[in-house]
Amino acid sequence: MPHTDNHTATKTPGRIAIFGAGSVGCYLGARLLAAGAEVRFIGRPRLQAVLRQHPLMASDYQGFRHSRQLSEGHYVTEPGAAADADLVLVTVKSAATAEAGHQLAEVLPAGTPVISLQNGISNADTLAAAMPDARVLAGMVPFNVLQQAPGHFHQGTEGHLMAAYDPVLEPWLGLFNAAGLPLELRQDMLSVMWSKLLLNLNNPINALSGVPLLEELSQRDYRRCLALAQEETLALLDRAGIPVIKLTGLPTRWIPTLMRVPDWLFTRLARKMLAMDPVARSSMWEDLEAGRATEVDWINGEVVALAHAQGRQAPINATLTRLVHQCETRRRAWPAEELLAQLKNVNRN
Ligand SMILES: NC(=O)C1=CN([C@@H]2O[C@H](COP(=O)(O)OP(=O)(O)OC[C@H]3O[C@@H](n4cnc5c(N)ncnc54)[C@H](OP(=O)(O)O)[C@@H]3O)[C@@H](O)[C@H]2O)C=CC1
Ligand SMILES: CC(C)(CO)C(=O)C(=O)O
Repeated sequence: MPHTDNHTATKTPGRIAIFGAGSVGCYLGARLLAAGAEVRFIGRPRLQAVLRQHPLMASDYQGFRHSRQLSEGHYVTEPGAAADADLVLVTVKSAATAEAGHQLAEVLPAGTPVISLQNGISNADTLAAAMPDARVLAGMVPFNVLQQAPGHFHQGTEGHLMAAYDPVLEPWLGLFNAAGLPLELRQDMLSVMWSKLLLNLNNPINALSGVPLLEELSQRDYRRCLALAQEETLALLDRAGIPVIKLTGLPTRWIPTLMRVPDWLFTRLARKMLAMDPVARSSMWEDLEAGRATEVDWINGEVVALAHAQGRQAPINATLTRLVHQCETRRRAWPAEELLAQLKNVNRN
């Protein structure tokens, strides 16, 4: 059933600050605004200028659409604007987390709940280290968000938000629900984050491929690359005693097997997974495209670190990390066959 734009305004438990309002932050904030929340966006002058000229629009693959012109003061660039927030959602990229934490530590009253809605494993810990007086909670965004047009943020795939269980979040759940962003509180965030990371292992492959997610996942050799990276990670998680949870239509452990099947079978078995916008790309591709440092060290790099902690190697993930770093300095696209050959070669050494 498509979400519509006629949510009745919900009684809001307080003010929300979105810290690092880019794709994910603007999308979440726009939906919360649509549900009647008091939201302040803290981000960069570039997007502030865009949102002065264009309305902030959120849409999703189920037909939700909401648009509103932000008033002056809604989207600001000063970290101090978070000072009176009752809840902070951090949505900066991983390389910016430590700085965001230090900026928030300067302005937030002790005990303010802060949710890290970022990919990777360590961002909540990095924030907590920078602001020991705040109540920092790990969170997870499963779906893809793309800025389709200036000020227009689109959710292209399915899934719901998760965050670490803390009673302080309970009063907010009704609002998130009304916003069409159900927030599930979990006791097993380490498993949630690693399960999301297993899906994010596709980010470097998508970024290296240079093509949209749908086109990339439709090619068996790219999927074989993903299967290699996921299998390497699953074996390390098993040794570390970290269980994985199901985040897609398929149990997480079955995904590498599904990735290896021929294209004709994959399009049948993975119909739900492939029900995405043909233009959707990974956030890592967007970083390469924009000439920014990527989050590869916080994704594949975490797998390499997990292996080292066990006195082992993670050659597939180490190679993907290296190739993405190479692309950060000298951009090139990797055809599926060539990328697979490169990863198989690594495995033999
Ligand atoms: N995009 C997606 O589909 C998904 C992304 N994620 C994860 O969510 C997180 C956010 O991703 P995404 O929204 O794509 O990233 P974006 O780069 O679009 O947004 C982050 C924004 O924060 C800004 N920023 C960084 N530091 C500060 C600061 N100190 N003060 C104010 N603004 C700051 C950045 O500006 P600048 O770049 O100029 O520094 C940027 O505009 C990442 O961890 C990503 O992996 C998770 C699921 C899906
Ligand atoms: C939604 C998903 C998995 C899409 O690749 C993502 O997390 C990202 O782009 O960073």
